[in-house]
Amino acid sequence: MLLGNFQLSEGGEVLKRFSEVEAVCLQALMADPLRPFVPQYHGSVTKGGESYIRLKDLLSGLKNPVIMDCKMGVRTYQEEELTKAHTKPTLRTDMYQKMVKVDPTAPTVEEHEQRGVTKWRYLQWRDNTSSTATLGFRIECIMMENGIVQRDFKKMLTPAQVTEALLSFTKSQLHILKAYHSRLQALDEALKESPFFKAHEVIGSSLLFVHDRTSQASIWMIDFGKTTPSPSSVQLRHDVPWAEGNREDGYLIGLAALTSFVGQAISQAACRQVENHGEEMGSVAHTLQEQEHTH
Ligand SMILES: O=P(O)(O)O[C@H]1[C@H](O)[C@@H](OP(=O)(O)O)[C@H](OP(=O)(O)O)[C@@H](OP(=O)(O)O)[C@H]1O
Ligand SMILES: Nc1ncnc2c1ncn2[C@@H]1O[C@H](COP(=O)(O)OP(=O)(O)O)[C@@H](O)[C@H]1O
Repeated sequence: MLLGNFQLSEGGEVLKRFSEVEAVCLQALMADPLRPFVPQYHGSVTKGGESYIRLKDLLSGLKNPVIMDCKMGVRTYQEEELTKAHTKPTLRTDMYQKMVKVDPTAPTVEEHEQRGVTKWRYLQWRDNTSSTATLGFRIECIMMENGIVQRDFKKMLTPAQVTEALLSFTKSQLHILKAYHSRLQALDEALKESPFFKAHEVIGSSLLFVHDRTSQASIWMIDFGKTTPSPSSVQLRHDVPWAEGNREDGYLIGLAALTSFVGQAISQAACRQVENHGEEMGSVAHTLQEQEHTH
């Protein structure tokens, strides 16, 4: 599921279009307790006149990988985007069109007239109409083992919908769900120890869930294009709501919610297993009874 900014490369690497912000983050992360949760970074390279970041291909060696991209945090726009919208607004026709496609009634009368919205307005609308603003994360897309990518999670808001998506993504396989749960808990521990996390506002970054049919399952932190050092005067907590100026990203709100939904998916998958087992036992008993009857 490599998108526009990516190119496949040799030797188990992918190339992502270069961003100075992301490269600086990756460099710092290679020497941070979060390193085991980040694809290995091999510096940058120029190819055909374009610069790229070299990253370990997280799918290499996997058999028919299944992937889920969860965008973390209670907002996906930087505070600068909000300032820009107030001081020198640029109208985006493409974002207006994306908005209308999902909900023709979403733009205001003025926005309809202008046929444009600011980037901040679009991103904030996306956050409010998905689970981002309330749960602190949203499912961006899922790719199943047949390579088909689902992106119809734009209006997914409730915990029940998320848990159902997790069950469908893992096909209710308990060992996969349990592996994801442990990895999320380990990530939480590493974040507590991380000097990088303490000092950065993490916006628009994703957790990439990956498993395959050999039962390998892992979760990786990706996409640091909007992750920036927080001002020295601000001590970020990551677990409190955002208010203009406080710079909080709500990353830990999302992580706690996601961990709890994976936990709920585990309970539901276990119940379904018991029910199925019960039904199987029932049908075996029924067959035995019938056989006895005919003899
Ligand atoms: O997902 P949809 O609703 O299509 O909206 C996209 C995502 O929010 C992108 O964030 P991400 O790359 O984290 O997925 C964002 O890129 P930025 O990273 O530039 O904010 C795009 O802004 P533009 O690139 O300005 O179009 C915006 O159009
Ligand atoms: N190191 C990687 N190995 C394999 N696939 C990756 C890797 N990094 C990203 N991807 C894939 O590319 C998608 C987009 O990655 P991301 O870093 O969010 O790019 P963008 O900033 O262009 O949105 C992810 O959802 C994932 O499927």
